[in-house]
Amino acid sequence: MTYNVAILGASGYTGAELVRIIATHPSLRVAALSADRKAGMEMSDVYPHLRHLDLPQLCTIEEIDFEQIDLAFAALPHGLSQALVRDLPKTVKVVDLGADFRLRDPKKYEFWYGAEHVAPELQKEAVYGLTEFYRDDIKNARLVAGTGCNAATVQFALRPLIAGGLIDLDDIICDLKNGLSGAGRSVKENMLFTERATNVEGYAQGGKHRHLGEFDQEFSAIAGRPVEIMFTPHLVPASRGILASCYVKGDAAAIHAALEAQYKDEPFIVVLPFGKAPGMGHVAGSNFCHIGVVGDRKTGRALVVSTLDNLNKGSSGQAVQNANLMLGLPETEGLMLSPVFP
Ligand SMILES: NC(=O)C1=CN([C@@H]2O[C@H](COP(=O)(O)OP(=O)(O)OC[C@H]3O[C@@H](n4cnc5c(N)ncnc54)[C@H](OP(=O)(O)O)[C@@H]3O)[C@@H](O)[C@H]2O)C=CC1
Ligand SMILES: CC(=O)N[C@@H](CCC(=O)OP(=O)(O)O)C(=O)O
Repeated sequence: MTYNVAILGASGYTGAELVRIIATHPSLRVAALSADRKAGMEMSDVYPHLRHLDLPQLCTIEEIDFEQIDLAFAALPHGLSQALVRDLPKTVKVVDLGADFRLRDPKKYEFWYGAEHVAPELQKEAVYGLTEFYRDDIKNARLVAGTGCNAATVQFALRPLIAGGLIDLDDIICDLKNGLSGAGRSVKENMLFTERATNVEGYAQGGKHRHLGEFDQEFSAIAGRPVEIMFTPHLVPASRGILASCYVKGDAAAIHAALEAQYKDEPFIVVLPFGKAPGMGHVAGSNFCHIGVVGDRKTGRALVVSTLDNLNKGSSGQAVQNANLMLGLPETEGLMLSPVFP
């Protein structure tokens, strides 16, 4: 059976990555592609690397006949999918790649995103999209909230350690290197080649990054008490990828053993041999996440390094993995492509 999917925000980076992934997916068919300023254009003019595909023209969301759509991917800026999902026919399943449904508490949403939620009833219904930890709920969900890409990278490293009581919960420091596509395709002054090509710079330091809301929610629920990590992302001169270096207090060998046990049957999470750390370039263009654990000469601390492609496992690959579960398809279908290297 083939399912018709709509990609809303197809002219953005995650939308284009969805198209690239779905192009070789045996059970999904791209039935509609939406854009805002680029509505009316051909996808091949917006993204020449997709020119070989036979794709529908970019249209506005209002022009899509959702009665013909089985599942919609919403790859839109924050805040837009709340009213949209509320007003869609209930027969349409939705995977939202943005932040609108990630936080269950409307007050927390308002705090981190600076606006009141217009569909709080859907916040309760939505299932958090970190597939490896929510797959049973995702199978039965109508609405799945894709995670933040930084949030996914760090959670793959830390969730098993928090659940296992293996680290000091009051001393977790996560330092991230981020590729620039995480900021989306719209033009921004601080994303100019001249300012990024030879520069490394932190952003949202000092507890200001919105993914802290996701970390607080998820880590505190696992620990059964408040957990607040320190988290600093840095822009690096790379198009894709996130590499998270997580400094934790705990026994490095025990931490490695816990990660190996957690992920031994997971097709997309690769735990490296003890003492080896992964590189951001080893997962590009793929739905894989690589994790490594390194001890330190100073006893009591371990370094856990986690890396994934923000446009793939961090958003669009994760979204297809979740869509597979929602549609009753094999979870890995269309996603086993190896990374691009170098
Ligand atoms: N980039 C990343 O690494 C990740 C992104 N996400 C989330 O995914 C979502 C999409 O991100 P990304 O692809 O980077 O964003 P982009 O800025 O690259 O793309 C945004 C898309 O939304 C469309 N759009 C913008 N405004 C409107 C509007 N008012 N009405 C309808 N459509 C509109 C744009 O159309 P047009 O081009 O015509 O203006 C474009 O197709 C965001 O919520 C983001 O936070 C999540 C994880 C990772
Ligand atoms: C480089 C860069 O700006 N990256 C974005 C990551 C995008 C993402 O996952 O986040 P949302 O879906 O929550 O916007 C950031 O750190 O905010």
